[in-house]
Amino acid sequence: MLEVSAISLHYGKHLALDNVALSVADKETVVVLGANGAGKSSLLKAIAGMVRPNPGARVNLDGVNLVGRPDHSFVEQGIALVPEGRGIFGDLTVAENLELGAYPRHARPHEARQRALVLDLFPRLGERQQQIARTMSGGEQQMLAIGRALMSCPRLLMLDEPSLGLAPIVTTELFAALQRIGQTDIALLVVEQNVKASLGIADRGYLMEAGRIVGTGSAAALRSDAAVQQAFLGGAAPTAISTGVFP
Ligand SMILES: Nc1ncnc2c1ncn2[C@@H]1O[C@H](COP(=O)(O)OP(=O)(O)OP(=O)(O)O)[C@@H](O)[C@H]1O
Repeated sequence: MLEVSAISLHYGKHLALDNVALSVADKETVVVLGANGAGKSSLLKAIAGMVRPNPGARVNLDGVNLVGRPDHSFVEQGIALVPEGRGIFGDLTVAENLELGAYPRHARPHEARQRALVLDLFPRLGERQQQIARTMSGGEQQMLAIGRALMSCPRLLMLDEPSLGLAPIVTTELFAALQRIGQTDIALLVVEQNVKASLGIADRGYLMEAGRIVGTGSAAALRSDAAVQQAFLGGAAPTAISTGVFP
C-alpha cells in the first residue's frame, strides 16, 4: 500500500535522511527502530508531507506519488501522523479535539462511525468528553491524539514515540489499543523507543542508523537478532547498531 523510495532530506547542510526506502502492506504493522537522531521522526514527517524531501523522492500510496502535493492531500489520501508531543489542541475539550480530527472532507460522512471506534478503543475519552485536553494525564492525552488521528479515517496511521514519558502500565494499555487498531483495516507505521513493546505488536521492522535503513526483518527475526538485543533489549546503551544486520 505504501512504497517509499529515494527519500533524502537535508536540514541546511545536514543530511538527515539518505536514500531511504521502506514499504508497508495493507493492514500491516511495521516498526522503525533506531537510536536518537537516526532520522525516524524526519522519515515519518516526510511520509506525512510535513517536510519536503529532495527531488526524486517517492511516497507512493497505492501507486500514486504524493511528493510535491500540498500537505492536506496526504491526509485526504488516508495518511495520519500522531507526532511526538501529541499535537492535540490543549485548550479545547476532548469532544472538540475529536471533532476537529474529522475535519478532512472525506472523513466528515464517517464521523459518527469513527467516534464510536475511538470510544470503544479508549472508553476513558467517552467519560471525559468535556474535559480540557491539557488537564488530562499524559496517557489520556496520547489516547486523545490517537483518537483524533483515527477521526480522519486513515488507511495508514503513523505514530512517533507514542509511549514517550508514559508509565509502564499505561504503555501496556496503549500498546493493547494499538494492537487492536492493527487488527482492523488500518496499517500502522510506528517509531518507538520501547523496542520490546513495539516488536510485540509488529509484523515487520526496519533499523535506521544515521539517516539510512541498515536492516530489515520480521518482528521475530529482529527480536532474536544479536545486534538488536544488545542495542535495544539487553540494557546496553542504545547507541549505534551494526550495519548490514539483515543483508
Ligand atoms: N528542524 C530541524 N532542523 C535541523 N536539524 C534537524 C531538524 N529536525 C531534525 N534535525 C536533525 O536531523 C537528525 C534526525 O532527527 P530526527 O528527529 O528525525 O531523528 P530521530 O531518530 O527521530 O531522533 P529522536 O529519537 O531523538 O527524536 C538529527 O541529527 C536532528 O538533530
